[in-house]
Amino acid sequence: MAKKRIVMALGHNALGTNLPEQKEAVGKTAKVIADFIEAGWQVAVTHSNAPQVGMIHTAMNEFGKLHDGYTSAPMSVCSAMSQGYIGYDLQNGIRAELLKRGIYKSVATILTQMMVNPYDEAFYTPMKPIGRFMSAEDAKLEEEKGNYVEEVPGKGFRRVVASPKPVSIVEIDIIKAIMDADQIVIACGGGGIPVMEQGYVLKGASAVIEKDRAAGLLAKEIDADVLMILTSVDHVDLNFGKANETPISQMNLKEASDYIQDGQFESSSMLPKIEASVDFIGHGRNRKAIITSLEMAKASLEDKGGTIIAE
Ligand SMILES: Nc1ncnc2c1ncn2[C@@H]1O[C@H](COP(=O)(O)OP(=O)(O)O)[C@@H](O)[C@H]1O
Ligand SMILES: NC(=O)OP(=O)(O)O
Repeated sequence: MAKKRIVMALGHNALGTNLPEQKEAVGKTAKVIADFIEAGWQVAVTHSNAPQVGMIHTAMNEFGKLHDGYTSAPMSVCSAMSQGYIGYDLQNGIRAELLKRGIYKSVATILTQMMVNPYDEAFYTPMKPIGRFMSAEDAKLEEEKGNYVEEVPGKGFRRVVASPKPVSIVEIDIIKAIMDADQIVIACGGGGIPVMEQGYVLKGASAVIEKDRAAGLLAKEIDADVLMILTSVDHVDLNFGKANETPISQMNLKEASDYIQDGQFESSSMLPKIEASVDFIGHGRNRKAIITSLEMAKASLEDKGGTIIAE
């Protein structure tokens, strides 16, 4: 019998936002991922990168100007660096956890490019927050560099960049080959490196793709049974942040789209998770999406926590 497949999409809670946090978080996250592999799942891992890609872009571009011979790097190159920086820790963390359990499997990070539509409306309105939270003064300096910033109520200011929808995964065949060989792949990190086709050449776009949308596309492409989005909350709520907030344990496709219409989900955080889940599930495929925390990951598979979205 074919093994069941799962895409595990790691948010900031499972990953941290800088290197020391990442080292600590990856230790815990690798244990949960290894539990799934030990239980017989074929696992593809994907992850966030917004704080990291913002940090790398600032570092590359400030130092590029400060020192002779150092050059700056465009956002697409910084996305590639973030995949390497995060994938390196994750693949070693998962490898070590598997070895401790006597499981001999390879874990590989695939630098993944994601085709985007050059005419995507998202290029006209930068909306994806990246990097650190800034003071009003730092935000002004950022704008003087030609970057866009947005105020996040109660938290400060953050850079925002364009976030086009992912259209197709350039390296999908190698990702599928690793899954078919029953090994572990880390792919489409940070939503994938956004690229546009120019003849035989792929040209990087100055954008950051929403990792939840990339995770949904990856899950569809590898024909996963489950898309598990691991985030900072145990479940999705109705009336989030209001006095009548209520956890949603299960929702079907109709309920999910009604709640989307009602504006129940914040556009920069929960909405892409729900839309990616709905798109992945489709009709007549017996798939499910789970939105939960790392801590509830295993329980949610047994319907004992998290929010489960199914047809
Ligand atoms: N309806 C909702 N139910 C639960 N959380 C919500 C809802 N709407 C918005 N959120 C927010 O979404 C956040 C998780 O998304 P995000 O910060 O993008 O995390 P990640 O890095 O894991 O992708 C939660 O911490 C919560 O603040
Ligand atoms: N690329 C991306 O969506 O990253 P975050 O999850 O960190 O926002």
